[in-house]
This record gives sequence, structure tokens and C-alpha cells, in this order.
Amino acid sequence: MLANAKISVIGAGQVGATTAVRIAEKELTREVVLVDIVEGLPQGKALDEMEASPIEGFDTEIIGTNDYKDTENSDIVVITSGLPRKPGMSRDDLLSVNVKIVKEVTEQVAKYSPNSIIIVVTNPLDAMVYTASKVSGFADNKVIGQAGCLDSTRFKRFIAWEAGVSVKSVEAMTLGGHGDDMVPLVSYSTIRGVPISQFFTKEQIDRLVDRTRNGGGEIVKLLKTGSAFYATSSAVVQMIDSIVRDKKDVLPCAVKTQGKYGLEKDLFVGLPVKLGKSGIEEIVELKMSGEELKALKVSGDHVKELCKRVEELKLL
Ligand SMILES: NC(=O)c1ccc[n+]([C@@H]2O[C@H](COP(=O)([O-])OP(=O)(O)OC[C@H]3O[C@@H](n4cnc5c(N)ncnc54)[C@H](O)[C@@H]3O)[C@@H](O)[C@H]2O)c1
Ligand SMILES: O=C(O)C[C@H](O)C(=O)O
Repeated sequence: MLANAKISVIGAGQVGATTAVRIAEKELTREVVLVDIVEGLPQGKALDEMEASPIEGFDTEIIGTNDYKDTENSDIVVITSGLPRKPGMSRDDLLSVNVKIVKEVTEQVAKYSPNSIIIVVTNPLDAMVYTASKVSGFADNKVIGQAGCLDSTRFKRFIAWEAGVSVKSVEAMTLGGHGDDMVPLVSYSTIRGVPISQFFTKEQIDRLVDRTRNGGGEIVKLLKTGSAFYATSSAVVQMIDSIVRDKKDVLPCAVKTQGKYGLEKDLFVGLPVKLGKSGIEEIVELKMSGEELKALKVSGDHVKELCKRVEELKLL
């Protein structure tokens, strides 16, 4: 399929460039604009990928540029620009440097694509979604953070390995902030609809939850420079796919809570949402155990602290 949405990806690094490639190879749209501040980088990566298109068999055009004018009237803008963490750092350590980048980028997005849907990827994720929302002034359904799809695919992968089953048999979801206190929802994690508690001991489940919570750090430690980008870009493209095809997929995304799940209404945190052509079409309300709601509140409080730190920088 070749839909007509114009998609721009800001940041032509590991996550941004791989996202552009995945969009093109799935032919989710006709045109992807890849932007970076480094001259030649988006142009070189776009050209390299376009030269793969005769073999991969796609007609999507990837355009590399340093000029936001080329992003004009985008329908979707993915913000991946910013520093990744190094071993020994937490995502929160990136806050002060990345808030400046996300602010600057969001101003350009709001100027050139005032009707776009923004998907934020830069870390620390929830605080960067807050930043993009505040700087753009866009409606709440149009500013979305990617983290939950990545954390959930990790959780699913680990469950499938542990049970020795196909990943296709596994359903699982991770909510909350994109930090070590995220909330993998054990009660909704199933193998062919059967709760994982019927397959695993408590110790096994605790291990899977722990590995999921530390999934980003595990990869940072292995890579030594940079962080995860293959699964990250798959997660971004899962969201884009639901939006451009108006699929109404229910996916965990960082959104303004609107007071759902007993969380403060202005907080951005990972919740299950229905994604369609207008962005977030609904926050889906699931029944959760008291323990899960408590964990969600703890994670939300952490995000609130981070947003306070954003405000203290007095940049917005
Ligand atoms: N939310 C998630 O689930 C998730 C997952 C993985 C990575 N991340 C985050 O995504 C971000 C990018 O990761 P990466 O691995 O692609 O890093 P990277 O260093 O490979 O790429 C970042 C790119 O951003 C560009 N950039 C910096 N400032 C810019 C600006 N003002 N305008 C345009 N481009 C600019 C850089 O030149 C670089 O090419 C990091 O903050 C990382 O922590 C988030
Ligand atoms: O862990 C990181 O720093 C990158 C990303 O947030 C991840 O979860 O892989």
C-alpha cells in the first residue's frame, strides 16, 4: 500500500534513519522526509536507502534534508533528535540537553506543520512529550509519546522465550512512564489468551518483569555507545501504521491522562489508547488490580518530578 500521508522524521541517527527505512520498506506512505542538523547525514542515509529500493521493491521516496521547509504540511512528525544515554547513565540524565533540542525542533514542527500529529521518541520520553505538547500548543490527541510499544514488545519477546512458544501466541502490555518503574501488566499478559500466571512461577514472572523494566539499559550496556533502535523503530512504525491506515489499534502510548486511571489530568504517561487517523481517539480504560494502579501512580509521580525539572530550566 502507498497511502498519501506526509511523514517527517527529525533526527537521522540510529532511531530516525531506521524508522524512515521501515516506513519505506512497508510502503506506509509515498514520502518520508528525514531531517538532521548535521549536513550531509540525512541526505546520505536517504540516498543509501533509496538505492536499496529496487531490491527491496518499494516506491516510497525518502528525502534527506537540513531544511524544515521540506517538512512543510507533514501529517505526522516523529521527533527522534537528541542524545542517547551512555552506559552508567539513566534516561533522566539526558533531560537538560534534550529538552533544548526538543523545544527547538517542536518550534519548527509547529511553524511548518501546524496540523500534524507529533510522535515523540527522544528521552527522557515522558518529559519530552510534555515539552513538545507545551511548545507546540497542539491538541492533546495530537501529541503522543512512543515507549509503551517498545516496552511491550520486549515483554512479549521475553515471555515467548521463557515459555518456548511463538511470539505470535503472546499478548502483553506495559504502561506507565518509560523508566525503570514502568508497569508491565502481568494480569493482561497471556499466551493464546491464557494468563501467564498459569505457565510461570512467581519467580519467573518477577524475572520477566525485571528484565523488561531494564530492557533499555541491557542494550545500552551491550552496545557501549548508543541505545536500542531496531525494536524502537518497529514500535514507532506500529503507531504510524495504525494512524495512516486508521486501524484503531489499541496500543500503549504516552499521552495526557485526562485524569484517567486516577492519575493527575495534565500528566503524560503510558496508557492504552486507540490510535487512528486523528491520533489518539480514546484512552481505553482497563480494570486493573490495586497493586497495578499503585505502581502506575508511583511511575506517574516520577514523571511529575521530571516535568518539574523541565519547568525549573525556564526554557519553555
Ligand atoms: N522512547 C523510546 O522508546 C526510545 C528508544 C530508543 C531511543 N530513544 C531516544 O531517542 C533519541 C535518539 O536516539 P538515537 O539512537 O537515534 O541517537 P543518535 O545519536 O543516533 O541520533 C540522534 C540524532 O539527532 C540529531 N540531532 C541533534 N540535535 C538535533 C536538532 N536540533 N535537530 C535535528 N537533529 C538533531 C543528531 O545529529 C543525531 O543524528 C535519544 O534521546 C534516545 O534516548 C528513545
Ligand atoms: O534505554 C534507552 O536509553 C533507550 C530507550 O529508552 C530504550 O528503552 O531502549
